[in-house]
Amino acid sequence: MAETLPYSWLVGFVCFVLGFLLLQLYKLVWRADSRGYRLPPGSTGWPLIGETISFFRGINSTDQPRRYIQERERRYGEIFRSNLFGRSRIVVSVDPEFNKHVLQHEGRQFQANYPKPLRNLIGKFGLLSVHGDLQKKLHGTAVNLLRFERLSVDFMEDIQNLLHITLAKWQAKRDIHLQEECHQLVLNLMAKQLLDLSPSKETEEICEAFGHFSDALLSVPIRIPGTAYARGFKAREFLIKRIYEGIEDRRKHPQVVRNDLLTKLLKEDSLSEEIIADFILFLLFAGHETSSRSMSFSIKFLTDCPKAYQELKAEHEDLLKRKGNLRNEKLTWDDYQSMKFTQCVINETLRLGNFGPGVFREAKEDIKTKGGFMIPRGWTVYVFLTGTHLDNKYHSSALTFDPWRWQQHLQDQELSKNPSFMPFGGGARLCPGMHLAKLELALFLHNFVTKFRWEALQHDKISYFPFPRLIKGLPIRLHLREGQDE
Ligand code: HEM
Repeated sequence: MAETLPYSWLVGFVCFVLGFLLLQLYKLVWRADSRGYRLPPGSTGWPLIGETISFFRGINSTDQPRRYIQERERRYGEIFRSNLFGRSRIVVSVDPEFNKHVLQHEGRQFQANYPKPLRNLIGKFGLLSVHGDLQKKLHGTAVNLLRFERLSVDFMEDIQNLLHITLAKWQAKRDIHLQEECHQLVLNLMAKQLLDLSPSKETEEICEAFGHFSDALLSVPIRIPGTAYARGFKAREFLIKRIYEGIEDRRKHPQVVRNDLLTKLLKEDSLSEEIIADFILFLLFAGHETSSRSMSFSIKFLTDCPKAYQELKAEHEDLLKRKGNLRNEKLTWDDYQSMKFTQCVINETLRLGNFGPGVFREAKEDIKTKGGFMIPRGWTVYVFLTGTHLDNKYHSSALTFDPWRWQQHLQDQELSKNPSFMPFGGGARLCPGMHLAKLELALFLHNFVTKFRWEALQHDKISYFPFPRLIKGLPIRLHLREGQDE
């Protein structure tokens, strides 16, 4: 003992000195990097982890998800410096006007800059990994594939067919976890729309692989066998292989008439197979988690707000009456457009749900902000959309589900000018799937509220950590509404 004591003191002393030197080095690098600019105010927290834990602890709080932001906003304002997600040169913005500016200057002053582990998984041609002309081209392709005329014909039919089959299955089960069921529903939808696959053993395998792929996107990015991140890469390989098989099949049998997006993409000569495969996988990813969460969240909000539920139900019952109470008759595009209160419910679900919580951009040049501060070139700007959507300054009683707040502002054009409500981002990367997402949610709500009554089996809560989700998965019991066949 007498001999080991001085040794352990020595080790302690060396660790202390090393720690001190590392801290000094960190500060030196930090200062050198700020190039003497007047950086936006803020705090950088601990070396390496910075303020990441405080950030996640804040958004994990079910009653005060804006706590981390509020504390910093009070001290530093709506644009502040931090150290988050392993990035020590990051500025967080919850300033709606600045956010809009950032999104609208994509490709010029700013450029998408998502974490490398995410880019590795979505592939080098996944839309959030590409820039410049290729991004413009692929974005344009996505907009074209998901444009109104396509939605109003092909998609409306497919979505409604699948909803009828799926809701009949739910009816047979009676007790379901809605979040999980919606997850499966939207995967089947995407499999049909992208690859012309109907629910089968094959789609089940794809769904399973896709589950691993999505989990990996949210996991700790350590790629050693057995980790969720490594499983994600295996799943990616499997999915890409299936897409290549789909391409081969379409090339071999051009006479088979197919209406899916893969077939349409193959007609675009200028896209290589590698680009097409990453593009399809990215659409699967981008259109899945977001849309499926919006469905389960909307039912959670309606469960907790009976007045909104009654008004929504009345709108859909009226619609059915107008269609002669023919429950199995498909809705048309005009029917969809007539759902005014439903649009309010959708907007409010998007605002409170925050399915795309924030976007990452890199400053391509030095950027001046309010108060004469400077964001140096190369720094990350995290446009934290959730922070604005849940801010009482811009949305009164912001944590309350209040679909009526949208009644005066339903016109899409008017909404797109509102920088404090940007659930689909903006500028050159404005979500090309926004109209599809809204259509899916409206058709889901129509079918769900006209077919079922439901009761919550447990009280559930929302968490925004690591991504928006219902903590218990929304367990509910379904009851057929009067007039529905058993
Ligand atoms: C509730 C549903 C959805 C939400 C909240 C949502 C949100 C977003 C947001 C915020 C962005 C911008 C990312 C950025 O600027 O860095 C985005 C981009 C994108 N979204 Fe969506 N999205 C949804 C559904 C969909 C669907 C259904 C699809 C297609 C099937 C889709 C496809 C895309 C694509 C391809 C991009 C990348 C655009 C680009 O970088 O050029 N999204 N989405």
